[in-house]
Amino acid sequence: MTDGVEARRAGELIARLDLTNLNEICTEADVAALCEKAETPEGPVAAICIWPDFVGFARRELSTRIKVATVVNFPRGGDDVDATLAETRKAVSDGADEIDLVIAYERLADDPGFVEAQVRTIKASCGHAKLKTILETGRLFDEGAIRTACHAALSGGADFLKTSTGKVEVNATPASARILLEEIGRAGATVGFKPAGGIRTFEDADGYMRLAETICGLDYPTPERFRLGASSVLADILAVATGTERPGGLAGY
Ligand SMILES: O=C[C@H](O)COP(=O)(O)O
Repeated sequence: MTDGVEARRAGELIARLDLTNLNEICTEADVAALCEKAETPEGPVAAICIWPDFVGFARRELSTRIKVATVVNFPRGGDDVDATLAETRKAVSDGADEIDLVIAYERLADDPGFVEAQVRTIKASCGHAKLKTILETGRLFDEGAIRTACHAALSGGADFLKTSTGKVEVNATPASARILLEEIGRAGATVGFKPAGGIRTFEDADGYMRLAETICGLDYPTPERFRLGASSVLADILAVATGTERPGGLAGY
């Protein structure tokens, strides 16, 4: 059983969810199923996040109240800006509302200016689409490197700082989230925040929203500024929202 406060917060989390399928094997039928799940009994999720090949299909399947997010330079975070530019232009012309860019995080230590320029270049090709920058914090190893990544992305004009691809050993953690939120707060709390990777339970998800409220203010985590990137948390959040039996804690993950 869940209480009223948890149920209310679960509803708020659904409206902030980027419901994700970035599985190595993903078919049009999988994306169609994701689009269907995105219209939950407790209201729509914020966005679905899918591979670029499916953007046009998903845009036709979904109501316009749900955004289509896609990934570029994903998951490797390479430094071929021209290739990423081409991917981004195609995704935007196919109807993507949001672009999740993996920054060239391996260039940060030697040349943070490269990453800033990469972000600025991709942002300029986004048109109406929002640009979320994936910092891949699990590969940055210390706090100073994560702060450098934040500065490069913010200076390049990112609309969001996102922790992780979900494809490396360490994904979103409260410690890395805190650093991103501190930098967002320092920059005026206008840029969005998206923890992603490994978020499996209502408690995981709500913990990140609480952290955002604590660091950037209670008014900060609107659906425009706070998103959760997750492939496997919706059923648990829905169970909390509706007061029904939860799908078994961490078993099976
Ligand atoms: O961007 C989102 C991540 O790829 C999702 O990771 P996950 O499958 O661990 O939820």
